[in-house]
Amino acid sequence: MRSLISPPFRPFQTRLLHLRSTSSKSQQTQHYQNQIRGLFCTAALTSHSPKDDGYSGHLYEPIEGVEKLERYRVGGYPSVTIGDHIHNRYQVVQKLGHGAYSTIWLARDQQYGKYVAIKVCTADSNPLEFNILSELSNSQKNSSISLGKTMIPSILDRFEIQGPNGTHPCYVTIPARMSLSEAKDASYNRLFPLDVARALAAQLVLAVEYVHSQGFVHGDLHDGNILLWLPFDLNQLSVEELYKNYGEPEFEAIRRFDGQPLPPNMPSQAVLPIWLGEPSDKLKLPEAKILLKDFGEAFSPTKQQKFESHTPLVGRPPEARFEPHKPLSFLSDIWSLGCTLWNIIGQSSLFDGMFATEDSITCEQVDALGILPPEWWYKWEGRHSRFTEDGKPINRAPYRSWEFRFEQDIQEPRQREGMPRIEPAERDAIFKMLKSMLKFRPEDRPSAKQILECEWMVNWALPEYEKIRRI
Ligand SMILES: Nc1ncnc2c1ncn2[C@@H]1O[C@H](COP(=O)(O)OP(=O)(O)OP(=O)(O)O)[C@@H](O)[C@H]1O
Repeated sequence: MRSLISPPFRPFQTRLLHLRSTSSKSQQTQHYQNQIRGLFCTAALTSHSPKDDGYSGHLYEPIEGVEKLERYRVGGYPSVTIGDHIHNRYQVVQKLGHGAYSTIWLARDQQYGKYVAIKVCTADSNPLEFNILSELSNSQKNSSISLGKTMIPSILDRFEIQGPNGTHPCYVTIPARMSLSEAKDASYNRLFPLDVARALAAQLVLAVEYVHSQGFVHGDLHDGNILLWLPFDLNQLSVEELYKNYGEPEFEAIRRFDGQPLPPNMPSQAVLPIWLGEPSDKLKLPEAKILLKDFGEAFSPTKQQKFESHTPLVGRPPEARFEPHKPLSFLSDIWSLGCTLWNIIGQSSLFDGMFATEDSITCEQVDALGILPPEWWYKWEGRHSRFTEDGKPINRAPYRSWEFRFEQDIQEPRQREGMPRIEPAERDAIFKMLKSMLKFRPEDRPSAKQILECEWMVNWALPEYEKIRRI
């Protein structure tokens, strides 16, 4: 039967089936609770409400795990499918995923006999993203000393394809394994082992420090925009072996609700994405190498002012709401980076994304971090129903403090899963780092370079990343 559930929910269904057959009832209840929580985290992390694609109608029966089919129209996705030869060079062999502005395909580069990822963009996508990415991956500025540069995907080729829906920019990079959010979605407990979490965190800060050193703000940091490298050489597999190991491409017929025939500018069948990934809790340290992607919101503050943040609400810097006339800055990234680091160490997001609204997120932030700066506090109408004038929570139970969140999202789930709790010295160093990054006023936050020098980075995170580099 066709499902009406959207992409992040697919691994969840698969996991539930497995769970039903392998766990006791109380384990199941706990896991269900975690997964339901996770689903809302994922939904909150992936919902870019202001980055609306402008296509709100429902013409086609939705297919789980597949791009929004209404976007196959002028300005939207081009029709690409398995077996296509693109740009006289790339043979499409599998689908890797999709975003609001692209479909991503695994293809065989017939010139070099290697697998590549081709991002085929909608005709209305922002072409600046790839100028920034090319600049970052080719830059010679500070590059001899920058480890962060190795975490930026290189553009191997770029070209355009023409079709009835418009001109579609295409970008070729190496294929990756999965995003951090997909790894979490695929696990029962949504946790990374602690050594893996430390190494991921170190690399993310190095990557952001590199992006900032080159004069760019990323503008959309969250765990869906961090990919993990493939830990094996896919190039050793023929296409037949790839299919044998990871499955043949899977198709689903596309149907209109009104039963009319499909227009000529869309494929007749949707392709479901391949899964090359691994659940987060099963990852081993050598597999924890990242690539930072999606520079669609990136900008250079010296050349352009940006005021609106499209980062998902759970990681959106509060100045975007309370100081909408001040341009976003490098320090806006630091807030989102802090939220992402929490998500890497813990099970779910620091600020609860369940049914998130701007007011509910601000309320979460005040619960965890204390009262807003006075000029923001008095401007915030939503405070009246939730807090006393001096910032004490009212009409709300339970109220979750910072310490409570750390226990609930990080320590208890780790302990339940048989993973060690984070020792007090390390916990204190994490608190110090994250609390400095999550200062309400951007000017009070440290730079990415300063974060690299903090105690947790120096004593715990960077040494774990060093181990990977030595392998
Ligand atoms: N190089 C790659 N290797 C493997 N999978 C990839 C690669 N790039 C992207 N993907 C997959 O495709 C998905 C969508 O990619 P991406 O986020 O870059 O698209 P997008 O159109 O920019 O999305 P959005 O603008 O909605 O954030 C990713 O979540 C991931 O699953």
